[in-house]
Amino acid sequence: MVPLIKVENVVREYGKGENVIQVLKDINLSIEPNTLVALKGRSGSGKTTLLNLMGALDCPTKGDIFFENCNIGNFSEMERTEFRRKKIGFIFQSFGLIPLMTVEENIEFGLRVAGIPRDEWGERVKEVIEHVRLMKRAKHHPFELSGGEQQRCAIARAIAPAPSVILADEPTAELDSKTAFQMITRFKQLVEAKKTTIIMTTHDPAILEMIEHVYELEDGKIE
Ligand SMILES: Nc1ncnc2c1ncn2[C@@H]1O[C@H](COP(=O)(O)OP(=O)(O)OP(=O)(O)O)[C@@H](O)[C@H]1O
Repeated sequence: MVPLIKVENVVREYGKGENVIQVLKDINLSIEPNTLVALKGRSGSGKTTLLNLMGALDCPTKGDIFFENCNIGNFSEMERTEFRRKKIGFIFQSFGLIPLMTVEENIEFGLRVAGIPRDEWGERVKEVIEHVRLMKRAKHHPFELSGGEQQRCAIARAIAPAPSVILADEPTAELDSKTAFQMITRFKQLVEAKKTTIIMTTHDPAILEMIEHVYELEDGKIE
């Protein structure tokens, strides 16, 4: 089977000259379609950096990243933007919700960006809001929500367009253990139904227990 994402000999350095730090030293990773993958590693080990590279938000210093056998390093800036819009759903640590939009409008915005036809928005918004249990918060703005509710809204926005890949940076960090368990169960249902591939970072041992494919980043390499 062709891997969905293949990371080959990837190095990512920051800084210049004497101040160079090599965050990722030689990363090789192959991710099959419709899997739930976790990246673990201590703070600063490069998990977010690797997610950003796989989502074409950043470029490697050396090495290549292939998406369905296509080298994303060869994309123009416009192609990279199009790739992110159409193929990737992001759940950022900072949530990235739009403050002036309600929960519903934030999810609709995600659908618009992904190019989903307007006549599908209503049903999709309703479905994901129910899945993340934000029915009573649909008309509320992010500042009126708790951290966990904002995180659930960010999850709903990412899954609504059913992208090929969801890249999720600590998607359960703000959630209590019961809600976190429900979110991961939902992620597993999505991948088992062959709807998406989810690559997430987490520190939480209880969450890691639930995930079949776990990779550890240590000293810039995958253990
Ligand atoms: N734009 C940047 N410029 C310089 N250094 C950076 C930049 N982005 C990240 N780094 C450094 O790269 C290292 C890895 O950061 P990264 O955010 O990928 O770690 P992480 O494993 O996701 O950490 P955490 O679990 O704390 O979120 C850190 O030492 C960080 O300071």
